Amino acid sequence: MIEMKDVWKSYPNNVKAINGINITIKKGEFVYVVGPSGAGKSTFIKMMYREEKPTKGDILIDSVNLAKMKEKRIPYMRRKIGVVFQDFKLLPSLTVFENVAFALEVIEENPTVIKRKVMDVLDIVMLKNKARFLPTELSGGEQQRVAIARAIVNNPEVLIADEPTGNLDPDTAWGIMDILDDINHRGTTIVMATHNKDIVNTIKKRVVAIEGGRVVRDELRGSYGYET
Ligand SMILES: Nc1ncnc2c1ncn2[C@@H]1O[C@H](COP(=O)(O)OP(=O)(O)OP(=O)(O)O)[C@@H](O)[C@H]1O
Repeated sequence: MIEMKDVWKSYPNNVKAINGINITIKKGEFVYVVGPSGAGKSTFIKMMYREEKPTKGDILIDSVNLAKMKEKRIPYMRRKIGVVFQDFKLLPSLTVFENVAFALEVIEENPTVIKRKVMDVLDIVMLKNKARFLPTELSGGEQQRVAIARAIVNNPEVLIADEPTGNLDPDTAWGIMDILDDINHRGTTIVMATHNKDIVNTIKKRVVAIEGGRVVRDELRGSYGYET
């Protein structure tokens, strides 16, 4: 469902962040992306939702080539892909409900459907009782759960997470992993960049290691493989 073919990325400052990646991620997989700082993990992930465009190569999501896609089609493509960030990126003046509903309002979904869909995803992340709270009234783990709810409310085929547990204490991080695992079991493909050695070594998944902009290791039920 995600296929990268001979993908290269240089930034305008001439940093060569990705140097010839070929990879296939099948529907329903859960993939950790690991590697040292500066290895190219974020760049790799950003190209999957066209936040960055490759300098060369093809990136197919369900046979649609993101690398060649025209700017005006990007918002439509993004409905298939949910994204979660390390720093949550919630809108501070909107309630939990409104933050999650926002993505559906943009596409002019009917209000009754919005209410149902938002409450359904808030149920998955166990935050139905905090729908009226503002982000500042939530813990970091709760804010990340809202961000996950927002990312999955459109029922995307892929959920991309860049260091989703990076700002959280260990216990809270495990809670986020339970939720991501649950979402994966419901059929969503997950690609997650992480530095969290304990998580990668305990909740075994496919591990893709990137160094110097290349895939240096790709193992089903792999391990973190770096000292932290
Ligand atoms: N917007 C940008 N402009 C120029 N260079 C960039 C940009 N973003 C990243 N880079 C460079 O590309 C390389 C790869 O960076 P990237 O953020 O993809 O690494 P990473 O593996 O995610 O690192 P970290 O684990 O520290 O987040 C680095 O040398 C970085 O300095």
